[in-house]
Amino acid sequence: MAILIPKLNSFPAYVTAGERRVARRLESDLEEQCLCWYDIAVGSKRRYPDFIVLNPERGLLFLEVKDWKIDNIHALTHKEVEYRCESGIKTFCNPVEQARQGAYAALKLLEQDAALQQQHGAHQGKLSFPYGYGVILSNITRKQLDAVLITDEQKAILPPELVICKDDIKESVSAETLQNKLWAMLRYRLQAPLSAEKIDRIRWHFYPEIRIDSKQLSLFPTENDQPSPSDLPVALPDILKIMDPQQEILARSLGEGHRVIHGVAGSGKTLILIYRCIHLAEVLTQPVLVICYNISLAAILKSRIKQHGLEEKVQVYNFHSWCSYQLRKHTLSKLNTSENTYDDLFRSVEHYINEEKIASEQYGAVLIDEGHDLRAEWLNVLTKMTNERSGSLLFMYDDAQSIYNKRENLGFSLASVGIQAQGRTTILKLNYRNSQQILHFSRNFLQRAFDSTSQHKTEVLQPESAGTYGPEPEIQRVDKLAAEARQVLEWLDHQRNQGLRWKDIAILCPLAKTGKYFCSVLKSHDIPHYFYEKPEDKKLYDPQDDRLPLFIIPSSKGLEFHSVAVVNSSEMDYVKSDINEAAKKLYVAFTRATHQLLVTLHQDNALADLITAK
Ligand SMILES: Nc1ncnc2c1ncn2[C@@H]1O[C@H](COP(=O)(O)OP(=O)(O)OP(=O)(O)O)[C@@H](O)[C@H]1O
Repeated sequence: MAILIPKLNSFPAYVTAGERRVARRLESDLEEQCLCWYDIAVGSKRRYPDFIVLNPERGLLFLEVKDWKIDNIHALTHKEVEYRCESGIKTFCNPVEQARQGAYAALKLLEQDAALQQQHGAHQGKLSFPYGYGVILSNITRKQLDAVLITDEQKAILPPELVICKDDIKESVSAETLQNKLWAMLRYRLQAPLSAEKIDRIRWHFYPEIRIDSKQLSLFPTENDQPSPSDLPVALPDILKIMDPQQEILARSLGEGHRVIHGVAGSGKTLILIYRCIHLAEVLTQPVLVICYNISLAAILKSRIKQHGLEEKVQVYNFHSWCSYQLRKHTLSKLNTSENTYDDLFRSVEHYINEEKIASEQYGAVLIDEGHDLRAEWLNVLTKMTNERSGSLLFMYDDAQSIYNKRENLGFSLASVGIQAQGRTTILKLNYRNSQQILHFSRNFLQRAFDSTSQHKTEVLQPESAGTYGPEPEIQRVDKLAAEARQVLEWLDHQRNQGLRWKDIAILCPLAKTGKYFCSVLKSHDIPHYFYEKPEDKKLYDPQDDRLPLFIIPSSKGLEFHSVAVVNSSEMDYVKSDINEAAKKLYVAFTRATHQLLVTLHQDNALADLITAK
C-alpha cells in the first residue's frame, strides 16, 4: 500500500469520481514505499499536477487524470483538445502535453541540485533517477480510444504507452499489471533505490511549505533564514530538514471539523500548528484563534505568525490574555467572583458567554497548543468559539507534560469538553528536538519517578528518538546552591567556547528565588541575562535577544535551546512533595535542551535520588 497525501477521506468535495478512483487504486496497488501526492502545488510557481508518484525503486512519475467521455471529444490535436461541456465546446491543453509541461517545470527545480545529479558518464549533470509522465483517462476504454485514433499519426496525439484507460484501472486488473503500465512510462530502470536523503531532497524542492528552518515554517529561525528569491537558495545545505511523511500527511489532511494530535515532546506539534495556521488564514473568512496556557510560548507563536504576515487573520493569546481581550472587546467589566484574579477573568468570560453578551462562534478555527495545560471548563468555552457548522478545531497535547493541572493523563474525556475526537486522533511518537542521549535520560527519569509511586501507575506516550547523537547529560550533585552556581559558570564558559551565543543557552529553575539568586551570580560575572519572571516580561520574550534567558520551569514549555542548565533540580517546595508532579516539570525542563543538558542539585531527597539514579 502506497502513502497517499493527503488522505483520501480529506480530499475536497470538488474532486472528480475518476480522480478518486485513481487515488484509491494508487494507494492500494502501488508498492509500500511509494509516496503519492494528489493535487498539491509544486514549487513557487504553484503548478498542480494531479498526481506525483515517487517510487524509491523506480523513480518519479507525473500523472494527469481526465474524467472525459469519448462522445464529448470534439477535436484532438497534439496541442489541444476541444471538449463539449454543459456550457458549450471548451478548449483544453492536450493532457499528455499538460503532464509533460508539469513534469518539466517540477524537474527543473531538482536539476539544479548537485546531490540529485549524475556524477559521471555521458549523462553527468542530469538527474540521477528516471522520471516520466502520463495520462489516465478514467472514463474512456482502450477500444473507444482506438476507434477514434486510427492512423499512426493520430495515435501519436495520445501515445498508447503514455495513456492508461478506464479498463486498465478496473477492479479486476491486478496490482502488478497496473504497476507495469505505470512504470513503463519511466525512461529507464533505476539501478539502486533512491536513498532516504534523496527522497527528502526531492520533497524539499517540491514543497517549500513543509521545510523546516526555512523562512516558511521554522519555529525558531536561524540567522541563515533569509528569504530566498527563488525556490533554490544560492548554496544548498547538505542536510535539508523537512517534515517526515507522517507529519506531512497529518498537516495536509487535517481538513475541517475537530482534530486531535497526541504527540510526545518535540514531535513537531507546534510546527504542524503553524503550517495549519498558514493554510487556514488563506481559506477562512473568519479569524483564526491560536491559544495556549504559557505566556512565553504565546509570545513566540505570535512572532512566528507575524513573520508570515498573518497577524491580521490569526490571533495568538495565552488563555487568560484572551479572556481579558474578550472583556475589552465587548466592553464588559470583570466580575468579582473569587479571590484569584485569573479565575475571575475566566468566570467573567464564562458568565458573559452564557448571558450571550460575549458572542460564541467568533472564529473560523481554534487551534490549541499544549492543550494538556488547559482545564476542562476552559476548553468547554473554547470549543464554543469555533463556527459550529464549518469551523475547525485542532487540539494538541502531550500528557507527559501536563504540569499545571494535578492529574494523570488529560483527566477528562475530550467529548466531555465538546471536542469530537473519535476517529480523528493522530499519535506522533518521534521526538526530533532532543539528542538521543537527552531524550533517553529524560524518558528514563520520568519512568523511574512514575514507577516509584505505587499509587500512580501513569501510562504516558513513550517518545522514540529521531534526534542526533550528542554528549551525555551532565549531572552535578553538590552540597549547596553556591556550588551549583560554580558548576553552571564553568559550564557556561564551556558553552561559549564552543561558539554559542547567549540566546542559544538557557537556565531553568524551579522557583523565582532560585532564579533571582542566579541573576545575582550572573550579574557579578558581567554575563548579559534576563529573567522572564513576571507575566509582562514573558509576553515580551524574543528568542533573538542575545542575552542569557532564565525561566521558571513551567514558563519554558514549548521553547527550546541548544544548551540548557536545570538548576536546583531537587527543590521540592514548589511541588508540595509530589514526586510525580515534580518529575513531569523536570521532564519538561530536560526536554528543552536540543544538544547539551546540565542538571545541578544540592538538596538530598527522593527526587535527588531519582535524578542521579543510573
Ligand atoms: N521532521 C522533522 N525533522 C527535523 N526536525 C524536526 C522535525 N519535526 C520537528 N522538528 C524540530 O523539532 C523541534 C520540536 O518541534 P515542535 O516544537 O513543533 O514540537 P512539539 O511537539 O510542539 O514539542 P513540545 O510539546 O515539547 O513543545 C523543532 O526544533 C522542530 O523544528
